[in-house]
Amino acid sequence: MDSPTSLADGPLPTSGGRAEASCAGLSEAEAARRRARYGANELRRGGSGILALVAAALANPLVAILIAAAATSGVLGDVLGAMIIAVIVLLSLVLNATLGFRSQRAAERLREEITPMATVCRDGRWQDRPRRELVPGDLIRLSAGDRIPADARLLDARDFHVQQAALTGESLPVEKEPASADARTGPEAKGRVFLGSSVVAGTAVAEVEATGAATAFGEVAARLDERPPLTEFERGLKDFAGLIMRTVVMLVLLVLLVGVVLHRPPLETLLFALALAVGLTPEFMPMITTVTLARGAVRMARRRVIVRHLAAIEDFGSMTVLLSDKTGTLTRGDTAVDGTWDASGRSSARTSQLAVLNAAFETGTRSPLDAAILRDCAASSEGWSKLDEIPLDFERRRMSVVVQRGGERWLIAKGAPESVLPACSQCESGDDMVPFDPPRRAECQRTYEAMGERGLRVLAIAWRPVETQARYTASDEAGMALAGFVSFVDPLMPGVAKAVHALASDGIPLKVLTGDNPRVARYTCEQAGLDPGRVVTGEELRGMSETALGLLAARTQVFALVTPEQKYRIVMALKARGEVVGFLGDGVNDAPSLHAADVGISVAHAADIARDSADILLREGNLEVLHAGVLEGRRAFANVMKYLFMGTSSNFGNMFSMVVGALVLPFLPMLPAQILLNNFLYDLAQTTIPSDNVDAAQLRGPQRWSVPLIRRFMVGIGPVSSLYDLLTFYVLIHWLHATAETFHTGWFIESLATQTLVVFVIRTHGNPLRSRPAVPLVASVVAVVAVGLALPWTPLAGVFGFVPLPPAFFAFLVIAACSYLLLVQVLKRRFMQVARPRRVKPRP
Ligand SMILES: Nc1ncnc2c1ncn2[C@@H]1O[C@H](COP(=O)(O)OP(=O)(O)OP(=O)(O)O)[C@@H](O)[C@H]1O
Ligand SMILES: [Mg+2]
Repeated sequence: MDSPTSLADGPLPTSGGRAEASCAGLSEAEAARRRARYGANELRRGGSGILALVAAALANPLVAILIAAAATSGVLGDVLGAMIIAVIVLLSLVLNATLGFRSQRAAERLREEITPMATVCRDGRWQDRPRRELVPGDLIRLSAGDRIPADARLLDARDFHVQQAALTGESLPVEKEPASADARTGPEAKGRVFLGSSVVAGTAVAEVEATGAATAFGEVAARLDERPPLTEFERGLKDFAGLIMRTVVMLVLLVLLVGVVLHRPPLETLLFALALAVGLTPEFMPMITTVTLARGAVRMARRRVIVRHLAAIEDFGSMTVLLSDKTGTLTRGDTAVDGTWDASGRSSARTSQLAVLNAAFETGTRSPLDAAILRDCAASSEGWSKLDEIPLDFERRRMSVVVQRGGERWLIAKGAPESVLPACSQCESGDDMVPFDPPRRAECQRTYEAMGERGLRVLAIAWRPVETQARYTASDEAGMALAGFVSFVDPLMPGVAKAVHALASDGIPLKVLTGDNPRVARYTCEQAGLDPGRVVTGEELRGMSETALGLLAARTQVFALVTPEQKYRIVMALKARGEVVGFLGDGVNDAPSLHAADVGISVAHAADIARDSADILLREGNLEVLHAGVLEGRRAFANVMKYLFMGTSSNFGNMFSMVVGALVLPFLPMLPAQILLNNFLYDLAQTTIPSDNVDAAQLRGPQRWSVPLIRRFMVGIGPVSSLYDLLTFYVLIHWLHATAETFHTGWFIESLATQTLVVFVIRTHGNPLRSRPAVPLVASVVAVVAVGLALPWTPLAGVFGFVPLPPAFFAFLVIAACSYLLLVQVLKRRFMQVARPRRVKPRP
């Protein structure tokens, strides 16, 4: 049997004969010539190249001021000092940019693996080709769920509605149809469609007029691909950066003030203050986040999960509830026909014939139900031609085609029995036609309900003879004769029950939102190991307030017969209750919900607009990989938190002690170049955090971002570190009678050791001896501490002003470091409790 694609090969019904005349489209050779002339159909976006990254890093005003101050001090005589500062700053910029760049490229390459396609006529045949291969003059076919791939002029359209809010701000879909006399060229032109909009209903054939950069709204379209609003995680990072910057500004001002009051050399004081600010700024934070998330993305890709926006990984880890469509997500979606029946449930070849005619000529949606009918039913559509189509919409839940053969002209409808039966006034019984009276309706209802109880999906088939008309619309679907039913088996995806259980035990309950009927929904959910409880239908949601809906949604496992709009309302209602909502879906009808959810998850074979609305794509629609992805998200989250805890505890404490030191000591507690070196080594030790192991306990529940938690940690643990620094000061001055050089060296080593080693305590919520760090982390921390200890005995000692230290210092160092780590371990529990998900407070 023919596939739906090639069946539609024939000329489409046309309004002016144009489509017919040009339906040959371009030849491959001509398309290649045009591509050479007009270029590929893609938008070059301002790159995230390595130069852009370096530029972004240099834009940090602190770095700029620091280099300027160093240059000034160089001009005034301290050339060596100036050079050291410049070299360290540059090294750290380069390290930062290259690591971030590599990860970003890795993540981008993964995204490119999913090529957006368009249906185009080449060499007289409709075929799916990558969108980037389109050229002006190509004929394209558009149907519900497609993104418009280029600017084009409509040649033919059926109930064709596009959403072009991004171009015009008008959020309601507008109808488009071929218009020869329309002089308008903008989005308001009736006969034109533009890149940056999408098809919400109907079908059309159009001729491409402009591609790539030549399109009218290329810029807008490129922006659509970026995710505009900040995710919860990104908002958190921003708040955190704000907190740090305020602290930095205060400390720098304080140091400068002290310098002025105590008549310290102004340039040296300024350099000291700036070095301090650099030491305190988590300048590696964006890099660490990118690297961590990109690592997560690469690991997820190995499990065939593609992340379209890096930040979504973190949200994936914070997800507190997952809403899912049924077909193609819980079930395999490769539906097969179970049988074709007449109205009273006897096997029927006639129903099969009508179903095939309907499915063969349907172009508006690419549905697995149609594919199954064409594959599994023995009937053929030969000799019939199509006059018109009334496309599917998800409120009406049915679609029709008008076909003719010889003098016969039929409208054939198929759709949900709940919506087809009311449009019927007669019913076929054997070769007779009988009135569709209440007893017969009741019998029919029992027939399809019995199929539903067994988990079979059911479509009703109805028909009626029609007169010739220019157009047919949904109002023609009335007074039909019910022919019977087609039942489909839609087997469960393997491993679903296990995955549902695993998700639930890791804190993510699953709720099913389906347009299918309650019986099938209940059956499928039971099979999937989900207790359906009371199944709520879309009908009950009408007129319900958001609060009431939220309450109901929190208690309900399964919603059936819901429209796309109701799916969206459920997402919003749960979000308003403070849930982090994940939505898994693959259809046009899921696009609004995918967009609205905190994490939109779709599958690779989904409709364009569903895919484009999603943050995460599963290359195999499989809940098991989704569960694995959630754990990756939590892992990435935990590792980013380690970096933040590090930066806000010991590092913060050290820099604070520096201020106190500047106040009480007769000399600077550490030279500016030493502070920068210290900070550089410290950053270096942390570059391996993204690959660290995460405790199983931390993967067990949703992880939520919390600035108050970080602040608590900062003011709780920071001072402990400062206390130790002051102790070091005391020991160095009073016991070891340190000179300025010995003091600088001693404190350099002590602060480097404590602020890097503390990672082993901070990286786990439990006992550090029970939680194994990853090898690279151990290696980098040990290496950095070793370098710090060895520095005074190397040729670099002279450059930085380090001197060898007496053995007594090292004895002190060991005791101090060990007791410090112990103290942090004891205190951390009080400050590390990760916030439980908020349940009631609405999120913005
Ligand atoms: N190609 C089609 N022809 C006729 N009716 C259709 C077609 N596709 C869907 N329908 C009807 O519309 C209803 C809702 O569509 P669909 O099943 O895609 O919704 P959904 O919310 O995505 O549910 P699911 O969980 O099954 O994916 C179907 O149950 C069916 O009755
Ligand atoms: Mg669906």
